[in-house]
Amino acid sequence: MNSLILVAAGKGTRMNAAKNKLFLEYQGYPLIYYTLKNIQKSRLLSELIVVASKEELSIFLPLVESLNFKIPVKFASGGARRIDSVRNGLAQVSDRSEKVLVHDGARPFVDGEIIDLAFISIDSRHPAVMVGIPCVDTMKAVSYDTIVKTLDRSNLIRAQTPQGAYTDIFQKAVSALENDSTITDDASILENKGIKVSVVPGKESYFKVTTPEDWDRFKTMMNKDNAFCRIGQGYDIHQMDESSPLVIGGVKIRDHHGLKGHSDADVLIHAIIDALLGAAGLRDIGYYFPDTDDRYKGISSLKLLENVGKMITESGFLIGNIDTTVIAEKPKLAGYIDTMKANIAGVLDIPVSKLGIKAKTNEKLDAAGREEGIASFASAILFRRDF
Ligand SMILES: Nc1ccn([C@@H]2O[C@H](COP(=O)(O)OP(=O)(O)OP(=O)(O)O)[C@@H](O)[C@H]2O)c(=O)n1
Ligand SMILES: C[C@](O)(CO)[C@H](O)COP(=O)(O)O
Repeated sequence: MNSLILVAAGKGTRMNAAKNKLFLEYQGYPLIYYTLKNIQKSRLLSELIVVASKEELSIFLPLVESLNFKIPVKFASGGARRIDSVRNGLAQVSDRSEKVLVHDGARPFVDGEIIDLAFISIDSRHPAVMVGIPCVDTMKAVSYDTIVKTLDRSNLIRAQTPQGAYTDIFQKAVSALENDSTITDDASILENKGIKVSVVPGKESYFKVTTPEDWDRFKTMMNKDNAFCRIGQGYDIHQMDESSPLVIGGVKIRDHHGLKGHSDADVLIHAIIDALLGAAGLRDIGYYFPDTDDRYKGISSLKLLENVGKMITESGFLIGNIDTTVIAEKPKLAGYIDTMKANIAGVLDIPVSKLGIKAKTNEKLDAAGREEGIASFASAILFRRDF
């Protein structure tokens, strides 16, 4: 049985972000999601132990659940240092485990091949392994800011993960470990016990996301698989509600009862929001503005759209154009369309010419045709800014 301990209980202090670096989001999913997804590509892995801090466990549980792993996934609590997290993870490894690897949650571009190669490389002649790459720069030993000597880089390797060994060997080495504060990886634990650790060739792409520059590098690498131009579509429908005012495209329409919703039920703007989010590869309106959240009760959907516009910009996109159709038997909307366009273009900070709004009846067919509700469709094109 092959086990992998995923250490994900750090604080990410060197990232200098408002939250743990593992929860920085790219296209609606946190960094750790991409690591987990890539781990799933291993064919030889039989169990995964995710080491997470107690306070963050509630974020990890649904995330792991959503990935639908085909192997058992267990959780362990994080420790103060990486080695303490490794120790806690090791305590959860199955009694039947033959080989164990440790991988950093902060190395998202791990792939199935390297995990499987690391497992295969552990054999009777090579009881422990570490993935690593040669040093490409000249390496200097320093004392404070002064060079002491130039090192022979042909003997130096940059340590990556996964790293591991036969489970019983690793367990013994970790149990025998004294309180050594200099230990920053798993190979050192084994080396210190005189166990031979073989190096498996890694890749630059297995880098650890540690600093803000690394986060930019992660996003650039993810973006390279993305097209220059992306399309999105959105749809929404709301039931009539006699007790509410009718708001469409940010315009309050008098003399007609409104629509039922948690926000102001602006069906046109909701369709636009989903088209934009979809085009940017983000999650849907309900994910970002759930109808269980009191902050959005009665809120103007223009406000939500303004936030979505910012998310689109932050994700590196420019709006090409948006086209929409509102399906309403009544009221007649033609006279309001210019104001709707001005409202929507205004919050998105785009020229009105980039926005199409058309209104149609449903020829008395279906729910919209029977005046039980009003529906909207929207399509959006986004262009990548950095192309
Ligand atoms: N007590 C700790 C410290 C680190 N890690 C994990 O070990 C991996 C590699 O550590 P590092 O990049 O140093 O992460 P952080 O400790 O979070 O970062 P920093 O040192 O900048 O605070 C990360 O996936 C991190 O979550 C852990 O599980 N438990
Ligand atoms: C294990 C490791 O990823 C190997 O490079 C690294 O040592 C852990 O993190 P840190 O940056 O050294 O704290």
